[in-house]
Amino acid sequence: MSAPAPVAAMPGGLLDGQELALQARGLSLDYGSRRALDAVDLAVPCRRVTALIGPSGCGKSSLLRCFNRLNDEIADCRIVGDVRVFGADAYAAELSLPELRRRVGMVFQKPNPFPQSVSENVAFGLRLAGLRARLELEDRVEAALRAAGLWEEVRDRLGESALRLSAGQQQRLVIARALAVEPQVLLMDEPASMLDPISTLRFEELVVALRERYSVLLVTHNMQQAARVADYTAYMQAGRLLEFDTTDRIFTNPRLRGTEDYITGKLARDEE
Ligand SMILES: Nc1ncnc2c1ncn2[C@@H]1O[C@H](COP(=O)(O)OP(=O)(O)OP(=O)(O)O)[C@@H](O)[C@H]1O
Repeated sequence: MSAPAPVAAMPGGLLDGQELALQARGLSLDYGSRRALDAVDLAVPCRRVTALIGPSGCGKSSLLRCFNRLNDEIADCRIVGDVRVFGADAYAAELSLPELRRRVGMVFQKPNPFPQSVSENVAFGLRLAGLRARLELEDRVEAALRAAGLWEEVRDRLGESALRLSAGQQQRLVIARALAVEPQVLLMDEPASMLDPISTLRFEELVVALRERYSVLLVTHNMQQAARVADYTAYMQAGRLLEFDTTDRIFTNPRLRGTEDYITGKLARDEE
């Protein structure tokens, strides 16, 4: 694994005074004998959108999964380093994993609604948390669907199977499901890569709106999307986080040649 030395991966003055939602320090991750993350430093500010970009296989999903410990499910995955969620050690022995995953929600590339009704999908986490009162459930479902920009489209279809919604609607439904349990952070792993252009636009508008209340870490291969929605952008290559800056700076005046080559398409990258 060879890559240039990181610059501003853990920004000095850049995030001064900002509360951090997520933080990784010296984070390395191995799958068996394969190193996927190498001494990664990253700070994700509160109530902002941070994009994570970089060539296929550079470790973006692996890094994302450290923050809600989804990598715990992978048998030969080993992690070293410090991972913090709002300042608390995400790997502390006393930490409640269900509570961590409630606070740090995740949206995947492929919309994954459950084969249940629209409203049952959104109510799922609330029921799991013990909420039984029908009126409160209905209110919370409506609020989450409104926050995800889906209410007007599904208010008459709440009892219908979620699998009958369009892909774009399903992705917003999954976001509503994540929002219903009132998370603080949303991890999004290429969430729009399977959507048509209009659904993608709606999705991007939603992400910008979500920034008012949530901290978002968004993996994307779509450079225009990163430029449109992200306040900050982090560039990864070969398991290392090499550059972090405002999105404006990354796209107009990156410090590293590798970052520039990637965003201008000189370095091979997966297109949507
Ligand atoms: N469960 C796993 N077991 C073994 N190796 C894995 C596993 N998941 C990922 N890897 C490897 O770890 C490295 C980083 O993969 P990761 O999926 O994090 O990259 P990525 O940047 O998200 O890629 P992409 O943009 O293609 O989704 C790759 O070499 C990949 O093959």
